[in-house]
Amino acid sequence: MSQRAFLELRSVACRYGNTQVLEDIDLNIERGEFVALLGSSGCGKTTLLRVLAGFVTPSSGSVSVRRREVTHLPPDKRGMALVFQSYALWPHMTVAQNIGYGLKLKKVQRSEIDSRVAAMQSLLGLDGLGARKPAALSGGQRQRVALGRALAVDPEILLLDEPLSNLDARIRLSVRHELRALQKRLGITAVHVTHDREEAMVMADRIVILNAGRIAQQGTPEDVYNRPASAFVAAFMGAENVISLNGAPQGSDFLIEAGPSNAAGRVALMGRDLAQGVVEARFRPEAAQIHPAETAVVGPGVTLEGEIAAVSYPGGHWRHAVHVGDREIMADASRAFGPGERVRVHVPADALFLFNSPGSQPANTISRVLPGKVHA
Ligand SMILES: Nc1ncnc2c1ncn2[C@@H]1O[C@H](COP(=O)(O)OP(=O)(O)OP(=O)(O)O)[C@@H](O)[C@H]1O
Repeated sequence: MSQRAFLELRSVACRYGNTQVLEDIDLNIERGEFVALLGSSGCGKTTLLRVLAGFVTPSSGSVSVRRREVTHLPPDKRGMALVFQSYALWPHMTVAQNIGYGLKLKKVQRSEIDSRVAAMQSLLGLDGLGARKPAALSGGQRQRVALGRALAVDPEILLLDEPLSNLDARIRLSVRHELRALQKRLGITAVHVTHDREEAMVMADRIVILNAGRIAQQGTPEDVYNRPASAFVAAFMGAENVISLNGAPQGSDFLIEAGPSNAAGRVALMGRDLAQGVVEARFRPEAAQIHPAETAVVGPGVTLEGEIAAVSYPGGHWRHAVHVGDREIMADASRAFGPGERVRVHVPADALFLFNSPGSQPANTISRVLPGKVHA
């Protein structure tokens, strides 16, 4: 029998009334691992966390910790602590009382509580704030108090439900790193719910991407970013440009046929199971390389013929909306190309994600949902 994981979910399904919220969830989490549950609003992230915590009983399947099934154990018997987005601090209690709250419930001796609270304050940079009430703290400090309260009870597993989303952008960046460093130092197993792709990328050992209650893909940040297993994951991880191309597998490559708006190209299959015919190709704006139309572009990948429709400067690079055929894609460059300029847009093979086409789209059409502001 294979070695079982520290934290294990087996065939978990969950429904609220007639609504199926989670289905076929199989997940193994190792001791000390930091796992991010990533997905768009309503995909079931929080429900999955609540199943782990014991606040929601799955309609089928099991949850085990250290090979012991805990599916029907109450939350306080699971050795887990949960930190919420809202922090849920007691407003009438001081910082020290909030941090010591869980210990008091456990009837830990007063002197022991005091020393654990002092240790937590020091660990979290809250020294000198013990007598303050939450209302007199900044968002980042409140977040750390909530974390201190969770960590004070010495949990084996820390469950985090978007605890950083109420922080302003700058504090969020530093708290991400603090939280990750702390989790590593204490060797705690952490499961972190977020809809923020970058947050999951920088914090987690492993990202589990959920789509409509099912696991769409799980892997290291690098895996899910560079080797998306489906068009959904590619789009969710930022490869929002989508084009349809015609081609066929040949040996270890997929050969792209020339079309009205693209030159012939070649992409290594790398184990992908692509059928002959129309494929859906996805890529990120930053992966595309824009060249003047007369430039001869070489190298594996695909080269598209287009015309600059609009340009904007979001910072660090120029972003271009490019008409290719009757559609539009987004492509970045270190210099600005002018509206109306004819260009070639090359997408290198390693940044071009190909998938069997779900429908019967005609070849060589290009479509994309336009993001916010682009000015001509
Ligand atoms: N108590 C409930 N009763 C009925 N439906 C619920 C309940 N809680 C959640 N849902 C539904 O279950 C689905 C998943 O909700 P969940 O909160 O797990 O999603 P989420 O991925 O965490 O979303 P968000 O990022 O918006 O918090 C949603 O469609 C939601 O409306």
